[in-house]
Amino acid sequence: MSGSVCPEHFGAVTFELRKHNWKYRGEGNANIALSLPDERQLIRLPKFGSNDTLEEVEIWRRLSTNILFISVVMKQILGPMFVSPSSLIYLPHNEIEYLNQELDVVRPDSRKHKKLAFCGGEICDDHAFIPKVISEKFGNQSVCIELKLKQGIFPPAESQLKNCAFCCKQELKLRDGSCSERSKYCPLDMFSGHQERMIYALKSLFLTPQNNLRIFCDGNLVFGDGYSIEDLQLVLTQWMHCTAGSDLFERLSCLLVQALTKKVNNNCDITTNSPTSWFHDGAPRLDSRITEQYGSINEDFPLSNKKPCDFERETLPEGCILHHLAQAQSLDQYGVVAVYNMLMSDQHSVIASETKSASSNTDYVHGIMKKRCSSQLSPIELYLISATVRDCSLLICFQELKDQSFESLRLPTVEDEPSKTKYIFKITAVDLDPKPLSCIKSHMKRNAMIQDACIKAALAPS
Ligand SMILES: O=P(O)(O)O[C@@H]1[C@@H](OP(=O)(O)O)[C@H](OP(=O)(O)O)[C@H](O)[C@H](OP(=O)(O)O)[C@H]1OP(=O)(O)O
Ligand SMILES: Nc1ncnc2c1ncn2[C@@H]1O[C@H](COP(=O)(O)OP(=O)(O)OP(=O)(O)O)[C@@H](O)[C@H]1O
Repeated sequence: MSGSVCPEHFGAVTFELRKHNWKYRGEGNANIALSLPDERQLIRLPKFGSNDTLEEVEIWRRLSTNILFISVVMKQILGPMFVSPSSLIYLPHNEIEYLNQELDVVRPDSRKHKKLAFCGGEICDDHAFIPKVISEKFGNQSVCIELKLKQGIFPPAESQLKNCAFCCKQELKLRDGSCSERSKYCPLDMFSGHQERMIYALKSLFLTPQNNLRIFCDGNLVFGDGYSIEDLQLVLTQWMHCTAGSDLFERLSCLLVQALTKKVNNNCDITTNSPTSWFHDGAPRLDSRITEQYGSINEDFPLSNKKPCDFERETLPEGCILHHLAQAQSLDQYGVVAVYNMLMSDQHSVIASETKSASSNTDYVHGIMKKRCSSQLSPIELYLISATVRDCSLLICFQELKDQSFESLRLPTVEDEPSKTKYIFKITAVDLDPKPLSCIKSHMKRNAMIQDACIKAALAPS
């Protein structure tokens, strides 16, 4: 760690973790999340690999850019009711070593190649719970389903391929050992707008959750990668009201489809005010000259034996979270090959994407904010926004509705038909950090590795 800075300069406030009751919640590739059960808040701390450069000031800049991007750009694109702000904190220096030691026993081995090394991060609400002002009256269980839906909308050039990006990547995951079985889930089903395909997508996630589905009861993980379908059956038996002969997986899928396709109004946003400085005006028009000039993915990509994915889809109901995600994903109209070639043809962008500096890799965010209107954004900027949305997670939190109090009516409801039980629900999109400019190159490399894994799988004796 080098370059001493004053965290207050970035708006960070001091936070003494050891004075709080905290618990490991989980982690992805970039951050570790710790819940604070007494406050129903969560802190999210960036982690680093041994080769990462740790310029303190650079990391603070990157974190404050992340917060700006989420609270201005993402909030406008996905809707204020689905995006919640966070703020910066800094921890006493000796807490990082303490945390690394304490976390060692709960962290999965596959994630331990990165660890905490920086005394700062974010604090935000814990979205595994319905906001306290509403939920505490009911005193019953909060069940939160986390879905990482991945890419369900493709630019025209990539919609002609045999398989979607998620299904192609399964071959690579099988080869590098990050999964032992091919996922049965396909994001195209989830984004199809077709009830039966959406239910099928969710049931596929129940069978092969990988890193795309987790379930928390009152903030505790009860289902996810490494759990069996019997574990899920048990969770649902305890949570949902029994009705003779009903299929609990079908009932949970129906609740989720209702929540994902329900129009949610802004007035459900009880915690924040929406900024109005940046607005989303839909997907840009496709300019075929750009595709001709910069190219697109080879239509043979990838050489796989897999059954084709179904790119057909119906319109999603306006105002629902899936519609917002689909619109945001469709901001990328040209695909990674054209965007990569554009990046390489601009010296300034090449330099920015090659720098090791964490903050210059996300400097483009300031450019986006200056433009104030999505129709003025470049294909590279649109690609990067779309990349964030393709990788974000949804936290869908349910709590059984016990009365029709004023507070509870501020949240939408879904109904479990067989038991006639109503649940209030709240959906929050998390992990909305801007992707670094360098991810465009990483995506090209990832595609080459996928192609290679598919070729090897096709040649392997069955
Ligand atoms: O490239 P993808 O689609 O495989 O997505 C990566 C994710 O892989 P997976 O969802 O398992 O396929 C990957 O997830 P895992 O580490 O595999 O859980 C990360 O989310 C990664 O984002 P970042 O580098 O941490 O910002 C993701 O990288 P980005 O594509 O978002 O840059
Ligand atoms: N505000 C929140 N409320 C509740 N849980 C959260 C919140 N933010 C993150 N989490 C939990 O912590 C986990 C890790 O956080 P996050 O997805 O942000 O990590 P990441 O490393 O940035 O992910 P990725 O691998 O996609 O880059 C999430 O999968 C989710 O379970």
